[in-house]
Formats: sequence, C-alpha cells, structure tokens
Amino acid sequence: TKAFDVERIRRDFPILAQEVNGKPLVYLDNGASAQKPIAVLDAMDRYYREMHSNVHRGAHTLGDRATAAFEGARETVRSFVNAPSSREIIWTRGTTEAINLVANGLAPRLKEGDEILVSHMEHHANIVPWQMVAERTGAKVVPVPVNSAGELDLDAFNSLLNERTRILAITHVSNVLGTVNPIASLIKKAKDQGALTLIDGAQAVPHFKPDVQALDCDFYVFSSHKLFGPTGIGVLYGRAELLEQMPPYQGGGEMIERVSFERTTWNVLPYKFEAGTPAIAEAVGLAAAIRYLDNLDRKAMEAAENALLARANELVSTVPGMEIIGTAAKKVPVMSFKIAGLHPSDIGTLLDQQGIAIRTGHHCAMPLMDFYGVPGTARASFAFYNTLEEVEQLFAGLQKIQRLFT
Ligand SMILES: Cc1ncc(COP(=O)(O)O)c(CN[C@@H](CS)C(=O)O)c1O
Repeated sequence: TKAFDVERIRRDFPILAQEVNGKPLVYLDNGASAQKPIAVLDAMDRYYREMHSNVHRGAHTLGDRATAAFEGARETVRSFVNAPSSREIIWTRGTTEAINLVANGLAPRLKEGDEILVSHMEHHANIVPWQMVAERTGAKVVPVPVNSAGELDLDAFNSLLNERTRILAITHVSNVLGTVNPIASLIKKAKDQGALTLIDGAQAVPHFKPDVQALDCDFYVFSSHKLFGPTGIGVLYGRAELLEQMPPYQGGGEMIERVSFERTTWNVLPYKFEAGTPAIAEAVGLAAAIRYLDNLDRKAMEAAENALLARANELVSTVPGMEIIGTAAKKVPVMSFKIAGLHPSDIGTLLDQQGIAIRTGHHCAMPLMDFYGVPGTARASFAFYNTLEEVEQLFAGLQKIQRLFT
C-alpha cells in the first residue's frame, strides 16, 4: 500500500488548518464527531444552489432533481453496506433514532420473560431504547460483561445466550474502549438460537466498511456525522422481510399509501419508516462522504490509523500515572485513559488551552464507567487525517499538565 499522504489529505479538511487558543488545532475528538472534507461541503452547497426542492412530489424539474439526488444517495449507502436492496436502507436522524425505531418495531414480538442481550460496553443509545421497550413488554435487558482489557467475556456471552434470547443488540466497536467485537461469530451464535441481531456501527464505519450480507445481521445502524458526513442524518439497514412486518415508527406524510378517517394504509419500504420531509441535503452530503472515503486507499488508511495508535501506546510511559482504559487485542484508534491525581475534565480543559481537543466524561456509557470504577475518562479518538506529530503534541501536553498539576 502506498504511503498515506496525510498532509495532502488534511488540505481536504479546511477546519483543521486553524489555531485554537493561539496554538494549531489538534482535533482528537473524532469519536464524538468527525470533520468534513470539502467534497461534502461542495456537494451540499451545490445541492442547495442547483437542485433543492421537496422530494417524491414529482410536480416539476427541481423536484425530480432533488428526488434523484436523494434516492441516488440511498443507493450509495446501500452499496457502502452491501445491502441486497435500497428498500432496506432507511434514513433516520442518526444511530440513536435508528435503534429506537428498531426497538419500537420489534416490541410487538416481545413478551414477559423474553431477553434482550446487550453488552456492558454499550453506548446509552443501545441500552435505553431496549430498557424502555422491556418496561412495556415484560422483557428483560441482559448485559454481557467485559473483562478488564475491555473485551467481551465470550464465555459469559455463550452462557447468557439462551432460548429466551429474542434479540442481540451489540456494538461493533466501543466508543470508549476502541474494542472491535467479533460480531460475525456473535451474530451466528445468536441466529442459531433464533435471536434477531442489531449491530451498532456508529464507531465502526469511520474505520471500515460493513458488509451486512457477509455479517448476516438483521439490522446495522450508524450516523453520518461520524463518517465524515453532515449531522442530522443516519442509516438503518434492516432485512426487508423484518421491516415489512414492523409497524411504522412515526406517522405523517410520505409514510402512507392512503389516508381516510375510516382507514389508513402504509407506504412501501423504505418510505413506511420515513414520515415527513427528510434531511435531503444531509443525505447528499453523506453520499459525498462515502464517495470521498471510497477514493482513499483503505489499506493505507488503516495502516496510518494503526500507526497513530501504536505511537500513542508507546508514549503512555512518558506520562507518570497515566493508565489506558481499553487494551483489547483488536482496537480502532481510540484511547481512553486516566492520570493519577487528575480529574478527566481538568485534563480536557488544560489540553484545550493548548489547542488540543479530546473528550472527557462518561461518553454516554455509564455502566462501563461503573465497571471500571471511574466517574469518566479522558478519550483521544484519532482519524486518518491526524498526524504522528499530533500524537506527540497530545503527549507533550499531558506531560506538561502532569508536571504542573500533581
Ligand atoms: C457506539 C455509539 N453508538 C451510538 C452513538 C450515538 O450516535 P448519535 O449520532 O448521537 O445518535 C454513539 C455516539 N457517540 C459519541 C457521542 S456520545 C461519542 O462521543 O462517543 C456511539 O459512539
């Protein structure tokens, strides 16, 4: 794989070339939201300048242009996840709404004593919707524990998966730990038990393309804004035969076939789940982000990301009292950590004064914080446009803080 020319790549991301607090911005909070390439900005600008209209109304030329752009974006997403049909690609506001849609759609199948298997490393978006549905149906949410390295306890998984397991809802990648779960085998085991499978791909898709047919999962969800696309839009991939059986998530225009006060019938897939005017420009922006990624050498991108994480791991020992939280064998370039004597939020604030952006807190994964016995962590999450120099700057900043404040 040819060397990854990160300096040329960085010129595609205008936001990176700025100073924060008088220092060059070092943006290491990509797990919270990634930055956007010019190709995305141009695609959305061009959409509004030349194509915008409401969609699926078929009344005039601009409407046809907007509809073609919108449905073309859906096809780009279909290809990105290798779904059999674009009917199985549902636009949502993001990962959170996609999971809520599925949880509500599967609720009619759940009864007293049924189990929904999740993991202890889940984001609240893949815990709370299931708790809400369990509350209503008498089902139970059962968490699979993780080990101290932040890997799923596979023995526990095997013993917790049983004939009462109706759904396995699990993250592909942990937003806190960076752990990549062995989801292909987890999905197979769940299917052997007759359970449906939902995979939270929010932190996976910035690093690799999911193949939903190879994974053979029933649902796969992610957000555009973590995949270098705009906020306000996300994707639910769902197996068509399941989506057909699920009731609509929201009512309104678009999702109907015929409305009368006597009886209302639903539209076909995917529109049954897309009530109201959609996020059209955002769909166009997400498609542009996917095309941008498709033009990158993915192997080189992965090698560059792994080099960033390897450099960070090497430098941990230069900061007295620093400890990594999440040391799985298979990780994406996310590094949560704590420093003895320092509160995570102080680390974040003091790094920001040096122009360095990381995230601190519970990262919407409180059960995981409880497991580690911490109120929160500091988290650096790298993207392919970060540089080894930025990793060095992070640690120089941490060394300075550690010296000054402990
Ligand atoms: C694994 C996982 N699952 C769901 C979500 C929610 O994505 P939304 O686009 O907000 O709906 C996220 C978003 N995690 C951000 C914001 S809390 C982070 O800083 O880690 C996630 O990482």
